[in-house]
Amino acid sequence: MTVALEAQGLGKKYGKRWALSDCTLDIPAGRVVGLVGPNGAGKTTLLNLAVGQIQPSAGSIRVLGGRPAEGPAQLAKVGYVAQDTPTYAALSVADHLKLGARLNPSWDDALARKRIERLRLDPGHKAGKLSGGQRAQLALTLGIAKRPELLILDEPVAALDPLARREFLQGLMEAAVEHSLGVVLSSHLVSDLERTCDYLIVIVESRVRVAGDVDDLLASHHRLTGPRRDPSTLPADQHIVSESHTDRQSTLIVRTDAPIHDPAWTVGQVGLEDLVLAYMSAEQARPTLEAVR
Ligand SMILES: Nc1ncnc2c1ncn2[C@@H]1O[C@H](COP(=O)(O)OP(=O)(O)OP(=O)(O)O)[C@@H](O)[C@H]1O
Repeated sequence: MTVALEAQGLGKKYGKRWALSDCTLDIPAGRVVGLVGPNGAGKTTLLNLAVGQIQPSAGSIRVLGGRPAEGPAQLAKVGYVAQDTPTYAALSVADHLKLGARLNPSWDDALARKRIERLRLDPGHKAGKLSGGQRAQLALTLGIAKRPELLILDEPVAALDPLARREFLQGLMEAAVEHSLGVVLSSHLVSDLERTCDYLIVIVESRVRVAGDVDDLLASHHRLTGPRRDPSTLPADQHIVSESHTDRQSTLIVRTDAPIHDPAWTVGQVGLEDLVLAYMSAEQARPTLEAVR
């Protein structure tokens, strides 16, 4: 696997508190990668470290083979659409494009103008007067027109209505395909990630709980429902991700590549949302599954 982002024992401390601690993960290159986890898992901290906005307190991080923000070449390779898709309220749409052109050596002005036109954004309009969806689209345009190798987006669509979200994600997907852009997209909206991403990472308390191709993850996870059962009696190749029991019934989400033959179980598919929730709620004490590489 070619790696876009590689973190080893990465940590960031504010005062006495670790915002991210001992985080080790690989994010594959050239993919659209979804990053999901509960509030406070450390996602924003990880992404801010990846673009060099903050410096690690421990461990190391490399992005596209280089140290974050180390010199103009590295800065040009990585685009960032930060949380709340920040823009400059007093600057017009056209001013943003001019700024983009000035700051980015590989700036694709034709691409930026085409996108702005297609989105029907008035170049003279001040960013502060745009709607949330329009502002997000402007921020995405700046990120794409920079022509980075990797575009990192931190919850860019959280505040948008479903239609604006779909349009935003469509634009992102088109750019990913057209420009062979690697994408890392952090979001709580798993249904959006399901539509957009081909690789998923679930991170809880700075640790990767599971990572892998979305299709592989969906194929290897199953919901087992049947008479109440002690989970320790399951075959060794069935890793239990989550379990719930009533007096009479057990429901398990298990991961296995082998077929499940036990006639006591009704075997069902697991959607991405269920899979993410299962890993997010799994107890730390349970042996976690190794990241799929
Ligand atoms: N500048 C800061 N100063 C102090 N603590 C911080 C700072 N930034 C983040 N933290 C703390 O670090 C932890 C991780 O925060 P972070 O924003 O990285 O999580 P997150 O996974 O992005 O959460 P969310 O999904 O809510 O955006 C949280 O407990 C947060 O309060």
